[in-house]
Amino acid sequence: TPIMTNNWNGSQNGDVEIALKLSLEQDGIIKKLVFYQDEFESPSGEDIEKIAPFPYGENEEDNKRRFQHITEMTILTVQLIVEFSKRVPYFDKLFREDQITLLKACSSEVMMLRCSRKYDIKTDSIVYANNQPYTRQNYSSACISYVADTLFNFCRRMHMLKVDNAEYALLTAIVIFSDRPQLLEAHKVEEIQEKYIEILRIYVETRRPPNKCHFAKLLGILTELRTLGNINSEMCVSLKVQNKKLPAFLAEIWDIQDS
Ligand SMILES: Cc1nc(-c2ccccc2Cl)n(NC(=O)c2ccc3c(c2C)OCCO3)c1C(C)C
Repeated sequence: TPIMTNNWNGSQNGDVEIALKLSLEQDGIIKKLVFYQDEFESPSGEDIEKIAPFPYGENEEDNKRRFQHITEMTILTVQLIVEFSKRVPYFDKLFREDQITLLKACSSEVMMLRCSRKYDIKTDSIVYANNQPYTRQNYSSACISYVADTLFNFCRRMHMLKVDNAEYALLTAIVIFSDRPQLLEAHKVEEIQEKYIEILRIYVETRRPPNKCHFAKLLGILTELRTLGNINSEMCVSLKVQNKKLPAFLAEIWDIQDS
Protein backbone atom coordinates (compact mmCIF):
# COMPACT_ATOMS: atom_id res chain seq x y z
CA THR A 1 0.00 0.00 0.00
CA PRO A 2 1.86 3.07 -1.27
CA ILE A 3 1.69 6.00 1.17
CA MET A 4 2.91 9.58 1.21
CA THR A 5 6.01 9.68 3.38
CA ASN A 6 8.43 12.31 4.58
CA ASN A 7 11.87 11.54 3.34
CA TRP A 8 14.80 11.52 5.70
CA ASN A 9 15.19 15.29 6.18
CA GLY A 10 11.51 15.64 6.88
CA SER A 11 10.58 17.61 3.77
CA GLN A 12 7.30 16.46 2.20
CA ASN A 13 8.31 14.74 -1.04
CA GLY A 14 6.01 14.84 -4.07
CA ASP A 15 6.47 11.22 -5.11
CA VAL A 16 4.39 8.47 -3.68
CA GLU A 17 6.89 6.14 -2.04
CA ILE A 18 6.47 2.46 -1.41
CA ALA A 19 5.89 2.09 2.32
CA LEU A 20 9.30 1.32 3.84
CA LYS A 21 7.81 -1.64 5.60
CA LEU A 22 7.83 -5.35 4.91
CA SER A 23 4.49 -6.84 3.90
CA LEU A 24 3.07 -9.55 6.13
CA GLU A 25 4.09 -12.16 3.57
CA GLN A 26 7.67 -10.83 3.37
CA ASP A 27 7.93 -10.69 7.14
CA GLY A 28 6.69 -14.29 7.30
CA ILE A 29 9.36 -15.38 4.83
CA ILE A 30 12.13 -13.82 6.96
CA LYS A 31 10.80 -15.55 10.09
CA LYS A 32 10.69 -18.91 8.28
CA LEU A 33 14.25 -18.53 6.90
CA VAL A 34 15.64 -17.57 10.31
CA PHE A 35 13.82 -20.49 11.96
CA TYR A 36 15.25 -23.05 9.52
CA GLN A 37 18.65 -21.38 9.57
CA ASP A 38 18.76 -22.15 13.29
CA GLU A 39 17.20 -25.59 12.83
CA PHE A 40 19.89 -26.66 10.37
CA GLU A 41 22.78 -24.56 11.66
CA SER A 42 25.19 -27.23 12.88
CA PRO A 43 25.68 -30.97 12.63
CA SER A 44 24.36 -32.77 15.72
CA GLY A 45 26.74 -33.85 18.47
CA GLU A 46 26.15 -37.52 17.63
CA ASP A 47 26.97 -36.93 13.96
CA ILE A 48 30.17 -35.17 14.97
CA GLU A 49 31.13 -38.02 17.27
CA LYS A 50 31.04 -40.34 14.25
CA ILE A 51 33.73 -38.45 12.35
CA ALA A 52 37.46 -38.56 12.86
CA PRO A 53 38.55 -36.16 15.65
CA PHE A 54 40.45 -33.04 14.60
CA PRO A 55 44.10 -33.85 15.39
CA TYR A 56 46.31 -31.04 16.68
CA GLY A 57 49.60 -32.73 15.92
CA GLU A 58 52.02 -31.40 13.34
CA ASN A 59 53.16 -34.53 11.56
CA GLU A 60 52.20 -35.73 8.10
CA GLU A 61 49.73 -38.23 9.55
CA ASP A 62 47.98 -35.45 11.50
CA ASN A 63 47.70 -33.31 8.35
CA LYS A 64 46.05 -36.23 6.55
CA ARG A 65 43.61 -36.78 9.40
CA ARG A 66 42.82 -33.07 9.58
CA PHE A 67 41.97 -33.13 5.88
CA GLN A 68 39.83 -36.20 6.49
CA HIS A 69 38.08 -34.40 9.36
CA ILE A 70 37.34 -31.33 7.19
CA THR A 71 35.93 -33.45 4.37
CA GLU A 72 33.65 -35.33 6.75
CA MET A 73 32.53 -32.14 8.48
CA THR A 74 31.81 -30.63 5.07
CA ILE A 75 29.66 -33.59 4.08
CA LEU A 76 27.57 -33.11 7.24
CA THR A 77 27.31 -29.37 6.59
CA VAL A 78 26.32 -29.77 2.93
CA GLN A 79 23.58 -32.16 4.03
CA LEU A 80 22.28 -29.43 6.37
CA ILE A 81 22.37 -26.93 3.51
CA VAL A 82 20.26 -29.34 1.42
CA GLU A 83 17.72 -29.66 4.27
CA PHE A 84 17.59 -25.88 4.69
CA SER A 85 17.09 -25.23 0.97
CA LYS A 86 14.20 -27.72 0.79
CA ARG A 87 12.34 -25.41 3.21
CA VAL A 88 13.18 -22.13 1.52
CA PRO A 89 9.97 -20.67 0.03
CA TYR A 90 9.67 -21.17 -3.76
CA PHE A 91 12.48 -23.80 -3.89
CA ASP A 92 9.80 -26.47 -4.29
CA LYS A 93 8.43 -24.56 -7.31
CA LEU A 94 11.47 -25.56 -9.38
CA PHE A 95 12.13 -28.70 -11.45
CA ARG A 96 14.13 -31.35 -9.60
CA GLU A 97 17.00 -30.93 -12.08
CA ASP A 98 17.19 -27.20 -11.36
CA GLN A 99 17.06 -27.82 -7.59
CA ILE A 100 20.08 -30.12 -7.98
CA THR A 101 21.90 -27.64 -10.26
CA LEU A 102 21.37 -24.87 -7.68
CA LEU A 103 22.47 -27.03 -4.74
CA LYS A 104 25.62 -28.27 -6.45
CA ALA A 105 26.63 -24.75 -7.37
CA CYS A 106 25.70 -22.91 -4.15
CA SER A 107 26.92 -25.45 -1.57
CA SER A 108 30.53 -24.27 -1.36
CA GLU A 109 29.43 -20.62 -1.34
CA VAL A 110 26.88 -21.23 1.44
CA MET A 111 29.60 -23.17 3.32
CA MET A 112 31.83 -20.09 3.29
CA LEU A 113 28.91 -17.96 4.48
CA ARG A 114 28.30 -20.42 7.32
CA CYS A 115 31.98 -20.31 8.28
CA SER A 116 31.84 -16.52 8.54
CA ARG A 117 28.88 -16.80 10.93
CA LYS A 118 31.04 -18.98 13.18
CA TYR A 119 34.03 -16.66 13.04
CA ASP A 120 35.40 -15.41 16.37
CA ILE A 121 37.38 -12.18 15.88
CA LYS A 122 39.03 -12.40 19.35
CA THR A 123 40.77 -15.67 18.58
CA ASP A 124 40.79 -15.25 14.78
CA SER A 125 39.28 -18.72 14.53
CA ILE A 126 36.20 -20.39 13.13
CA VAL A 127 34.43 -22.09 16.03
CA TYR A 128 32.56 -24.85 14.30
CA ALA A 129 29.74 -27.07 15.48
CA ASN A 130 31.67 -28.99 18.09
CA ASN A 131 33.21 -25.86 19.62
CA GLN A 132 36.28 -26.89 17.72
CA PRO A 133 38.30 -23.81 16.78
CA TYR A 134 39.79 -23.88 13.30
CA THR A 135 42.64 -21.37 13.26
CA ARG A 136 44.42 -20.17 10.13
CA GLN A 137 47.34 -22.32 11.19
CA ASN A 138 45.53 -25.59 11.66
CA TYR A 139 43.36 -24.91 8.64
CA SER A 140 46.48 -24.30 6.59
CA SER A 141 48.19 -27.45 7.80
CA ALA A 142 45.24 -29.49 6.55
CA CYS A 143 47.09 -29.13 3.25
CA ILE A 144 44.92 -26.28 2.00
CA SER A 145 47.25 -23.53 3.13
CA TYR A 146 46.87 -20.97 0.35
CA VAL A 147 43.12 -20.66 0.94
CA ALA A 148 43.21 -20.26 4.71
CA ASP A 149 44.03 -16.56 4.55
CA THR A 150 41.43 -15.94 1.84
CA LEU A 151 38.77 -17.64 3.95
CA PHE A 152 39.77 -15.95 7.21
CA ASN A 153 40.01 -12.52 5.58
CA PHE A 154 36.51 -13.03 4.18
CA CYS A 155 35.31 -13.95 7.67
CA ARG A 156 36.85 -10.77 9.08
CA ARG A 157 35.15 -8.61 6.46
CA MET A 158 31.82 -10.25 7.25
CA HIS A 159 32.41 -9.64 10.96
CA MET A 160 33.04 -5.92 10.30
CA LEU A 161 29.69 -5.69 8.45
CA LYS A 162 27.83 -6.93 11.54
CA VAL A 163 25.47 -9.04 9.43
CA ASP A 164 22.48 -10.11 11.55
CA ASN A 165 20.63 -13.46 11.46
CA ALA A 166 17.87 -12.26 9.12
CA GLU A 167 20.45 -10.80 6.72
CA TYR A 168 22.44 -14.07 6.80
CA ALA A 169 19.32 -16.08 6.09
CA LEU A 170 18.27 -13.78 3.23
CA LEU A 171 21.80 -13.78 1.79
CA THR A 172 21.77 -17.59 1.86
CA ALA A 173 18.45 -17.64 -0.03
CA ILE A 174 19.84 -15.15 -2.56
CA VAL A 175 22.97 -17.31 -3.05
CA ILE A 176 20.80 -20.42 -3.52
CA PHE A 177 18.72 -18.73 -6.25
CA SER A 178 21.72 -17.41 -8.18
CA ASP A 179 21.96 -17.78 -11.94
CA ARG A 180 23.96 -20.92 -12.74
CA PRO A 181 24.91 -22.69 -16.00
CA GLN A 182 22.49 -25.30 -17.39
CA LEU A 183 19.40 -24.12 -15.51
CA LEU A 184 16.21 -25.24 -17.29
CA GLU A 185 14.22 -22.29 -15.91
CA ALA A 186 16.83 -19.55 -15.41
CA HIS A 187 14.18 -16.80 -15.63
CA LYS A 188 12.13 -18.41 -12.86
CA VAL A 189 15.21 -18.69 -10.59
CA GLU A 190 16.01 -15.04 -11.31
CA GLU A 191 12.46 -13.97 -10.44
CA ILE A 192 12.66 -15.80 -7.13
CA GLN A 193 16.07 -14.29 -6.38
CA GLU A 194 14.66 -10.83 -7.06
CA LYS A 195 11.95 -11.42 -4.44
CA TYR A 196 14.62 -12.19 -1.83
CA ILE A 197 16.79 -9.24 -2.88
CA GLU A 198 13.77 -6.94 -2.51
CA ILE A 199 13.00 -8.31 0.96
CA LEU A 200 16.64 -7.76 1.95
CA ARG A 201 16.57 -4.22 0.55
CA ILE A 202 13.47 -3.23 2.54
CA TYR A 203 14.69 -5.06 5.66
CA VAL A 204 18.03 -3.19 5.58
CA GLU A 205 16.38 0.14 4.80
CA THR A 206 14.05 -0.12 7.78
CA ARG A 207 16.85 -1.11 10.14
CA ARG A 208 20.01 0.77 9.20
CA PRO A 209 20.90 4.46 8.79
CA PRO A 210 20.66 5.20 5.03
CA ASN A 211 24.18 6.64 4.68
CA LYS A 212 25.86 3.31 5.34
CA CYS A 213 25.02 1.68 1.97
CA HIS A 214 24.81 -1.51 3.98
CA PHE A 215 22.51 -3.09 1.37
CA ALA A 216 25.09 -2.48 -1.39
CA LYS A 217 27.81 -4.03 0.77
CA LEU A 218 25.65 -7.10 1.37
CA LEU A 219 25.15 -7.55 -2.37
CA GLY A 220 28.92 -7.18 -2.78
CA ILE A 221 29.31 -10.28 -0.60
CA LEU A 222 27.55 -12.30 -3.31
CA THR A 223 30.29 -11.45 -5.78
CA GLU A 224 32.95 -12.37 -3.27
CA LEU A 225 31.24 -15.70 -2.52
CA ARG A 226 31.17 -16.50 -6.23
CA THR A 227 34.94 -16.01 -6.37
CA LEU A 228 35.50 -18.13 -3.25
CA GLY A 229 33.33 -20.89 -4.68
CA ASN A 230 35.36 -20.85 -7.89
CA ILE A 231 38.61 -21.16 -5.93
CA ASN A 232 37.08 -24.14 -4.18
CA SER A 233 36.27 -25.76 -7.52
CA GLU A 234 39.83 -25.18 -8.73
CA MET A 235 41.11 -26.68 -5.50
CA CYS A 236 38.98 -29.77 -5.95
CA VAL A 237 40.62 -30.30 -9.33
CA SER A 238 44.11 -29.72 -7.94
CA LEU A 239 43.38 -32.20 -5.12
CA LYS A 240 42.67 -34.79 -7.78
CA VAL A 241 46.08 -34.09 -9.23
CA GLN A 242 47.65 -34.55 -5.79
CA ASN A 243 45.47 -37.69 -5.72
CA LYS A 244 44.01 -36.52 -2.43
CA LYS A 245 40.76 -38.40 -2.86
CA LEU A 246 37.65 -36.42 -2.11
CA PRO A 247 34.81 -38.58 -0.73
CA ALA A 248 32.42 -39.64 -3.50
CA PHE A 249 29.62 -37.46 -2.05
CA LEU A 250 31.70 -34.28 -2.51
CA ALA A 251 33.23 -35.37 -5.82
CA GLU A 252 29.68 -35.77 -7.12
CA ILE A 253 28.16 -32.62 -5.68
CA TRP A 254 31.14 -30.55 -6.80
CA ASP A 255 31.29 -32.21 -10.22
CA ILE A 256 34.86 -33.51 -9.98
CA GLN A 257 34.98 -35.38 -13.25
CA ASP A 258 36.60 -38.77 -12.94
CA SER A 259 38.83 -37.94 -15.84
C1 LIG B 1 36.37 -30.92 1.88
C2 LIG B 1 36.31 -29.46 1.81
N1 LIG B 1 35.51 -28.66 2.56
C3 LIG B 1 35.75 -27.39 2.22
C4 LIG B 1 35.14 -26.23 2.81
C5 LIG B 1 35.32 -26.02 4.19
C6 LIG B 1 34.76 -24.94 4.81
C7 LIG B 1 34.04 -24.00 4.09
C8 LIG B 1 33.85 -24.18 2.73
C9 LIG B 1 34.40 -25.29 2.10
CL1 LIG B 1 34.16 -25.44 0.42
N2 LIG B 1 36.67 -27.38 1.24
N3 LIG B 1 37.11 -26.26 0.65
C10 LIG B 1 37.87 -25.41 1.39
O1 LIG B 1 38.24 -25.62 2.49
C11 LIG B 1 38.20 -24.15 0.67
C12 LIG B 1 38.69 -24.22 -0.61
C13 LIG B 1 39.01 -23.07 -1.29
C14 LIG B 1 38.84 -21.81 -0.69
C15 LIG B 1 38.33 -21.73 0.60
C16 LIG B 1 38.00 -22.91 1.29
C17 LIG B 1 37.43 -22.81 2.67
O2 LIG B 1 38.12 -20.53 1.21
C18 LIG B 1 38.68 -19.37 0.58
C19 LIG B 1 38.61 -19.47 -0.91
O3 LIG B 1 39.19 -20.68 -1.36
C20 LIG B 1 37.05 -28.67 1.00
C21 LIG B 1 38.09 -29.22 0.07
C22 LIG B 1 37.87 -28.90 -1.34
C23 LIG B 1 39.46 -28.96 0.62
